[in-house]
Amino acid sequence: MTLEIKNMTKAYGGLRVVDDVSITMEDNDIIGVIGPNGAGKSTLFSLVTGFLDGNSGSVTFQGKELGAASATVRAQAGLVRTFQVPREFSHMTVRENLMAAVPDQLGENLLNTFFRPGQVARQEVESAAKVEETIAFLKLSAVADVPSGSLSGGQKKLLELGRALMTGAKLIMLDEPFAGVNPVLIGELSEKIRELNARGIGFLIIEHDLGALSKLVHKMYVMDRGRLISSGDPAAVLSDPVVREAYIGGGVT
Ligand SMILES: Nc1ncnc2c1ncn2[C@@H]1O[C@H](COP(=O)(O)OP(=O)(O)OP(=O)(O)O)[C@@H](O)[C@H]1O
Repeated sequence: MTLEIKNMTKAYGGLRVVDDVSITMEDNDIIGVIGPNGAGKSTLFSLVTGFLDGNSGSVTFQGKELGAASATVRAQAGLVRTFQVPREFSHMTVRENLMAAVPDQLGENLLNTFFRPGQVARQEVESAAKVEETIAFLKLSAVADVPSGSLSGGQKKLLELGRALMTGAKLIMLDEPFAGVNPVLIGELSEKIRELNARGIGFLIIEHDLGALSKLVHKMYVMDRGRLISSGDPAAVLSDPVVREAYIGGGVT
């Protein structure tokens, strides 16, 4: 099993914003997490990726319980998230942003450049090749040298995906990848997610565009006011009266 989120709970004061949530993902799943605004979806992502500590519950990734492992340690293990608002370095170009996402660059330690110059140079060449491959895969060649702050919403989401890929992620958690993205690029992004999934990368995706999401995912989980209220096949979930009621009550954007 790739990911097992077990009885995860997070409370602020007396309010349980994530309340006893359990989700399991098999290798190579593409899973959706939906729910009205404020349901606790982003908080759940932060708990799983170690950006927040939970009150109780556990996360097991590829057979290892993560305990109190930091976000960096979790990312090194292959569990990587993106954010609702892209966090690229806006003054840096697309190419530079991708290069900056490569973990553990030997050359960043000055001593290595003196004592292991061959290895440093080799790693830089490998990283540069991976950057070019990622730029080509995501069709970002035309904007590779453009400061990322001036990209369109959709291009920024592609760059976010690219930055996750550069880390060598095995499971990528995408927070609203389609928000602010035009329909053509939504199609393009979905296709890239499918292709990456076919290469063995799992995806857990929060999204309000239920139409686009249901075409992409194998299974959906629905959160409302911190709790899981439904899960299963996308078509069945979307026609579940409990889910419809939650959306009418909460008002999705
Ligand atoms: N640091 C915090 N302190 C207090 N309450 C918080 C904090 N962070 C989040 N919350 C509350 O937790 C609840 C869940 O928020 P969260 O952002 O996880 O929801 P969401 O399902 O991702 O919503 P959306 O779809 O609008 O992004 C909200 O009611 C929010 O106000």
